[in-house]
Amino acid sequence: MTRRERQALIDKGELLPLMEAFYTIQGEGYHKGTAAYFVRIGGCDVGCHWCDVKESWLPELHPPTKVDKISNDAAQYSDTIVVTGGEPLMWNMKPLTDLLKEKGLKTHIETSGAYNLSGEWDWFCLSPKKNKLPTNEAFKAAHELKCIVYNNDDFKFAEEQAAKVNEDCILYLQPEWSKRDKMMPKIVDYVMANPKWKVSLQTHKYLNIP
Ligand SMILES: C[S@@+](CC[C@H](N)C(=O)[O-])C[C@H]1O[C@@H](n2cnc3c(N)ncnc32)[C@H](O)[C@@H]1O
Ligand SMILES: Nc1nc2[nH]cc(C(=O)O)c2c(=O)[nH]1
Ligand code: SF4
Ligand SMILES: [Mg+2]
Repeated sequence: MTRRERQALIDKGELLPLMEAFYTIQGEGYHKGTAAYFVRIGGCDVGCHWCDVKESWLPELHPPTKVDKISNDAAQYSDTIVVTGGEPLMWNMKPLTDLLKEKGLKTHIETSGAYNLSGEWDWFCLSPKKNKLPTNEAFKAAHELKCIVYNNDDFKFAEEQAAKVNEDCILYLQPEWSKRDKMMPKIVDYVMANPKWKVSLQTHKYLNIP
C-alpha cells in the first residue's frame, strides 16, 4: 500500500491507529463494574498535563489497524466495547461502530468531545477539558458527564459544563488520580451539598487491573 492509499483509508475510518485493546472491568462512571473490551485509539492533541495515558498522544507511534480486525477481536471477548484513547473522535468512528453494531455489540465511547462527532454510540461519556472545549453536538450526545477534579477551580468548570448537557445526563466528579487524597474530601462535601452530582472513582486503579 502506498502512503497515500493508507492515508485515504485512515481518513475514511477503515484504518485506525490502535494503541492497545484489552478485556477488563469498566472502572469509571455509570458502567463501573461491568466487564468490557477496551479499544484504545492513539492520537490526542488536547494536552491535559495530568493525562494518565500520555503514551497515546502521538498517532504515528500506533499501527494503522483495520477496523474489521478490531471488531472481530472485540467480539471474541465481550458484548460491551469501550472505545477510548487518545481522543477517539479525532478519527472517523463510523466504520468501526457500524461493524460492532452489526455484531450486536454495545458501543461505548470515552471522549473529550473536542472534535466532530462520528460513530453510533449506545453510551457517550463526555469528559470536557479546559484546553479544548466540547462541541455543542457532544454536549447533546452525552449520557454521562465526567468532570475531572484536579483543583478547586474545577468545581466551577464542572458546573459550567453541566449547564450545557441534557437534563437526563448523569453528572460525575472524578478526582484526578495524583490529587485524590487532597481532592476527595472536597468532592465528598461538594456532592453532599450538591446532590445532582455523583462521585466517580478510577476503581480499576484500586483493583490493580488495566
Ligand atoms: C485517558 S482519557 C481518553 C478519552 C478522552 N481523551 C477523554 O479524555 O475523555 C479517559 C478518561 O480518563 C480520564 N483521565 C485521564 N487522566 C486522568 C487522571 N490522571 N485522573 C483521573 N482521570 C483521568 C479522562 O478525563 C477520561 O474521562
Ligand atoms: N478499567 C478501565 N476503565 C476505564 N474507564 C475509562 C478508561 C479510559 O482510559 O478511557 C479506563 C481504563 O483505562 N481502564
Ligand atoms: S483529552 Fe483524554 S487522552 Fe487527551 S490528554 Fe486529555 S485525558 Fe489524555
Ligand atoms: Mg484509563
